[in-house]
Formats: sequence, C-alpha cells, structure tokens
Amino acid sequence: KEENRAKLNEPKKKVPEKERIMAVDFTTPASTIKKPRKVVKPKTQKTKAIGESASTSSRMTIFYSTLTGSSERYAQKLHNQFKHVMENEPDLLNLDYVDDIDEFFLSPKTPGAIYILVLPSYETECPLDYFIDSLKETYNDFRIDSRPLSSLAGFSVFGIGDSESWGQEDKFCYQAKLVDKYLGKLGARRVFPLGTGCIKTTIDESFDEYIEHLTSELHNPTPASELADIADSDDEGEDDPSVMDVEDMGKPMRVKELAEAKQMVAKDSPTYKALTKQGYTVVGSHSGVKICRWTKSALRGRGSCYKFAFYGIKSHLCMETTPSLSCSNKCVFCWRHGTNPVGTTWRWQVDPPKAILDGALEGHYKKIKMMKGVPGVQAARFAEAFTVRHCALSLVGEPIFYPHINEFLEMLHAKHISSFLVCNAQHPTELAALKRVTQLYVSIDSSDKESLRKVDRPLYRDFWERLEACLDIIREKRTHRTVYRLTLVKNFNAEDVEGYADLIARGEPCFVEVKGMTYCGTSKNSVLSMENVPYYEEVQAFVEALETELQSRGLEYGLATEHAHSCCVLLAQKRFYINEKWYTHIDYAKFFELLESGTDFGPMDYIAETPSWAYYGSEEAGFNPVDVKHRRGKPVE
Ligand SMILES: Cc1cc2nc3c(=O)[nH]c(=O)nc-3n(C[C@H](O)[C@H](O)[C@H](O)COP(=O)(O)O)c2cc1C
Ligand code: SF4
Repeated sequence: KEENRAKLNEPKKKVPEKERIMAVDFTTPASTIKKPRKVVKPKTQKTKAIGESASTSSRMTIFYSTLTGSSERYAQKLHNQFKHVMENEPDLLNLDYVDDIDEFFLSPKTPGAIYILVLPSYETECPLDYFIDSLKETYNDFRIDSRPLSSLAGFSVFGIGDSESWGQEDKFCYQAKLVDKYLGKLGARRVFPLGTGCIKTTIDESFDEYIEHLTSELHNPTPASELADIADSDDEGEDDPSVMDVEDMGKPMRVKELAEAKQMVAKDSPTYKALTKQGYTVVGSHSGVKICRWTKSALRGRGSCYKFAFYGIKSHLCMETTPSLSCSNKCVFCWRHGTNPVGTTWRWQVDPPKAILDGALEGHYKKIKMMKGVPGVQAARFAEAFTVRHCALSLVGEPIFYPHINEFLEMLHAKHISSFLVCNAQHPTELAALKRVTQLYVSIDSSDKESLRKVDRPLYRDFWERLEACLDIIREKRTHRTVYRLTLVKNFNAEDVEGYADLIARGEPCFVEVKGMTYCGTSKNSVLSMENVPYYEEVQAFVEALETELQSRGLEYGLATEHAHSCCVLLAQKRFYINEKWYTHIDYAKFFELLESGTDFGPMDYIAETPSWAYYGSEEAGFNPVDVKHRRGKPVE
C-alpha cells in the first residue's frame, strides 16, 4: 500500500502543456429487479395529517421539471415573487436533477416545509414519468406509512400544458394532475388547489392569479386540522390508468398495456430532436446509432480507437449502437443527462430485434455514405466500411435493459458481427440471463458505495448490492471474455487503488481497461470541469499502482497494452501472456466458428497475438504505425 501511494504521489516527468493528451471518447451505458424500499413504518391505519399550518414562516421549496424551458421560467417567476412573501428565501430545485427523491417525497428532510411544484405534461416520455412512478410506488408499498408526507405543512401544484393540442381525453396537464393526486394520497395537504395554464393561451393570466391566491392563503393560513380532514378524504381508491406499471420486464406486457405504453423516444418529442441534433439516428422508438469519431478517423487513415490496439477492431468496420437509449443511472459525466430517458423498469413499447438491427445498419451506412466527399477518405477503407464487422453496444443507455437483447445478439452473430457489450452493473438478473457475447464489459465507475452514489447517481436504492451481484456473475461467467471498464474522474473516483483491487478480486475479469474521463463541455447541470480530466501520466500512475496492488495479493495481472491518444491502458490476466508475448487480440473468425459448432468454449479459445506497437511502454504507445497521427488538423511530425 505504501508503495502504491508513493507511486501515485511520485512527480511525473513534465510533459509540455500542448503535448498533454486528454482522454477522448467517453460513453458508458448504464433493468430490473424490484426495488427494495426504505421502510418507514408498517401500514396499519391511516395517521391523521396534523402538523404546522402552511404560512409565510414555513420553509418553501419550489420544484420544477422541464424539457423545453417554460416550466423553469414560470418556476423562476414564482421564486422571485415568493422571495418577498416568505420569511426565508425559497429553494428552487429542478426535480429532474434531484439525486434522492426519497429525501423529499418519502421521508421529508424538512418537516413543516411547503412544496410548490411547477410541472409540464408530456404525452411522450419525459423525466416526470419516473417521478410519478416513484410516487405511485411509494403509495402502493405496503411497508411504508400510507401518509409519509403528512409532516409537510403543505403542497400545491401548478400544471403547464397545451389545451389546444391536448385538450381532449383529459390529456391537458394530466401529469400535473397525477402528481397533485398522489401527493394528496401520500398525506400531504393542499395549501391551494391545483392550478393549470395553457402555454399557448392563458398561461400568464392563470399563473398570476395562482400566485395571488397562494400568497393570500399563506398570509391567512387555514388551520392544519381543517386541511387534514380534507387530505384524509382524498382517496378515491381508483387506480390511475395512465401510469404504466410494468414491474417485471421479463414478464410480457399484456396487449392492452402494450397499446397504452409510451414510446421511449417518440418522433415528436424534444428528446428526439435533441438526439438527432447531436448526430444520433434514432432507430424505432428506443434505439440509437451514431458514427463515432474514430470510425471517421480510420476512414481517413488517421488511426483507429484503442480497441484496435487492444483487441484488433478496425474502427471503420465498427458500428456503435444501443437498443435502449434509457438508463438507470444519471452519471455526472454523462453529457446527455437530463434529456435521456431514465427508469428502473422497462415501461415503454418494445421494438422487435430485427427492426432494430436493420434500422441501425441502415442509419450507420447512411452516415458512412456521407463521408464520401470528406478529404482524405481512403477508397479501400470506404468500400470495406459497408460491411460492418463489429458492434459496440456502448453508445448511451443500457443495452441489457432491452427485453430481447439475446435475440438481438444472435442476429448480430448470424451476420458475423462481433459484439462488445458494456453494461452498467445495475441489472444482475439480465446480466445472468445474457447469452454469449464476444466481449462482455461492466463499467466500474467507483470503488466504494458513497462515491459510486456521487458519480453514477443511480436510480436504484440498492445500487451497490446490484453492482456486487453483477461482479459475482462476472466471476461465474468464466466462459466469457470479461472486462471491467474503469473511468477515472479526478477528485471523484481516481484515488482508491485498494478499493478497485477489492472489486477486481471479487469478479476476476480477464481484462481491466482504465481510461481517463473525457470532458464533454459544460452544461448548466454539469458538475464537472476540465480539472476533473486526468492527464495521461496520472492514468499511467494509477494503473501501475493498481498492478502492484494486484500482484501483492497474488492476482496475476500485467500491464499489457496502451493507447495514449485515448488516455487508456489495459491490464490483462497473465494467462494472456504466452511465451513472452501478449495475446489480447481476438481471432474473430475462430469466435464465430466456435459459436456455430455449438461446443463449449472459453476466452482462451479465440485469442490472437497483440502487435508490439500496442504494448504498454512501446514507442508507438498504441498508435498503429500504418496510420498517420493528426492533431489540430495537421499531421504530427
Ligand atoms: C411532444 C409533446 C407532447 C406534449 N404532450 C402534452 C400533453 O399530453 N398534455 C398537455 O397538456 N401538454 C402537452 N404538451 C405541451 C407541453 O406540456 C407544453 O409545451 C409545456 O409548456 C412544456 O413545458 P416545458 O417547456 O417546461 O418542457 C406536449 C408538448 C410536446 C412537445
Ligand atoms: S447515465 Fe447512462 S447513458 Fe449516461 S453515461 Fe451513465 S451509464 Fe451512460
């Protein structure tokens, strides 16, 4: 341990600023077991909601959710107004970014508080779906006090919708109505009844009127006991038809449920627009494909990604895709956080695997075609690129969340397309049920529970136990080529070498990829900056310390390969080091031959020799000497 610490603290050779290599590409993906809930108190009989009255001396929190910004604007207006009404300035929180919803809506950390919620409604998938599901789940959990929100002084909801387009079939502001209903069912008292406004017509009038009434109510509060009686009577007992509750994704949805389920990314949704603007092709309603920068680079003879150095994947033959754009984490480094759909259960329509594969290939080839006129594209590589040979299931979202992932993989393999599947270690049931992949990854974004909570912001309450269960499954999957992918985020998860060694000892993966985080630019919700991006020499120091730690525990791993350009180093089990040569590459033809023969086989049965230019410490540092390195648009001398 002392030695490791010393290594990490060792001053490294100074590298001139302009030559320092920052990490590139950072995409990790993120299914289902029922959530264990925080037990508050067994449900016996209803407790009467008696507490403080809501008044100007109460603490107020204004929550909003938004996709296109209007609810945020109105929430801000409300905040400005109530700064002058309340004795303490209210808190203003974006509900979509609240890490622990339970802190507010299961066991409120500020009893006596008032919650005001300004909420839009979306017929299509939106972050509010997850919030409403959580409220509903809390309400239906028999172990939880039936009125956990009775300690609040009160709440009120203002819904923003569009009555011109969604005035029919009770769709106008339907999500605000649902939140209002479930908060009432959970024992919170209405300070003022639900307000609604149509964004195209009456919003300003309705909102001002709402603020006026709310202010007046807080100045002249109704005694809590009177409100408690009203809250108690607020249990119509009927179930809500518009919230889909698909508890078990393995369980086929009933025909009626299927017809009612939302599309994860509908064509008219803001999420669809955001994704397509960012270069994604949305396939069907929940899958995506995007041509990555390394595919473009390889087409131009400027180098492949680190997977070429480590495993022999030519980037111009690789397609990056995901059959589930939804994820069960909200990782700090995820630049799509806020727009990507999240959830712990599959509650969307399901597209058939063939349609996804055909659509992904079509989308990929369309983007390849667009490269025709780009200067430097090599004719031979361009022609080859129309036969995809590898599929990286690591775009965004969580591929094993997709209910037909095994059929999808079989279809890939039938076309002799290798599969590199990255999962977020949150779905042990699906991981255990996963059939053969060419290489199976789990993302390990932290070495301990608390920092994992901070880095991945998981939706599951038992996220750590889920991760541990996934590592045990990785250990059992000895017939698979398994990989841990560690992404180092400075000041978040890049220090605890011993902790990571514990996790490696638990799963004993064939390989450990260690990669520096890529900075994806600032967004208003981003908590990271360039300061969190490790320099390559810091990544090297970490991996060297990790190797020493593993060796000291008798775990035979060695520093196999590197791709300095991607800030990435590979640790491999020593069984891949044969006669003083590394065999981290893959014999793809052999993999398909073994797969089709139906015999049992393991990771050692389809290895291929690693070229010396990819070795850790080699002069080329993982850059294929056949290609030409370019930086800032110019070849490197
Ligand atoms: C794809 C889409 C679906 C919508 N569905 C509904 C709906 O079901 N009911 C409703 O009242 N308004 C609906 N609206 C209108 C939005 O709720 C309204 O534009 C609101 O201002 C959006 O708030 P935001 O800007 O805070 O995201 C929808 C809007 C879009 C773009
Ligand atoms: S939140 Fe999901 S999609 Fe985003 S990086 Fe994390 S695992 Fe990937």
